[in-house]
Amino acid sequence: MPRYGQLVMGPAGSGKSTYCSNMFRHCENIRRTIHVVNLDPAAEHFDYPVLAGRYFAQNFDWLQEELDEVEDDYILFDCPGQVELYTHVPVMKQLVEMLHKMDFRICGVFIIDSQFMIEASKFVSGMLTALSTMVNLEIPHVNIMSKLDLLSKKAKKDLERYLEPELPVLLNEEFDDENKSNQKFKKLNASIATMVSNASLFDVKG
Ligand SMILES: Nc1nc2c(ncn2[C@@H]2O[C@H](COP(=O)(O)OP(=O)(O)OP(=O)(O)O)[C@@H](O)[C@H]2O)c(=O)[nH]1
Repeated sequence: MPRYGQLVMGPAGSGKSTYCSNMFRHCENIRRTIHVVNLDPAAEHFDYPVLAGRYFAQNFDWLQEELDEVEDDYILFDCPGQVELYTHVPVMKQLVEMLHKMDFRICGVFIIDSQFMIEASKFVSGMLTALSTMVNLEIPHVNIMSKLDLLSKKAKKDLERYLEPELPVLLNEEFDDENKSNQKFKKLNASIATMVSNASLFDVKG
């Protein structure tokens, strides 16, 4: 029988652990048992992503043994907050491969703090990080905005424009026409916006 899991990823402090504990409580309420595995290697001991990656990779055997003992068929993996682990270092990809071999069906859940999503340039940064994680891991992927309760009324309204964004328009608004150095970047921003808009039109098959 296959088991199911979510890799809960996202930048440090974005709300991964809060999401896991809320999901855990929600499942308790609906009488479903799930298991949360904390993969964050005590961040205070590692402020260097590759080191954390190695530490993590060296413990795959341990993780495999632990998972064999867990009877629940739904596992949330609370992942480290260093986004480099998803985009630059192969460790998360190796984890996905190991879980696939163990007959897990895995989905990526990428948590982004909504406070960083209401300015066009920060939106681009968050979106590209989420996108490169998705491209790197090659698993079904869902983006979730956290901390909506902290947004002002105005920010909540602004956020609506980012749910189905017209990126070229949003980026254009952010850059002041009078400022010459901003002008230099306008073209670059427009190209990135077009590339991302086109990428979202691709139909993934097979
Ligand atoms: N108001 C509010 N606070 C939140 C929400 N989600 C998370 N927080 C707070 O944000 C802080 C960071 O949340 P965590 O869940 O620890 O974030 P994390 O992504 O696991 O952090 P790292 O383990 O450091 O990568 C904590 O103080 C949480 O209480 C939310 O939806 N609303």
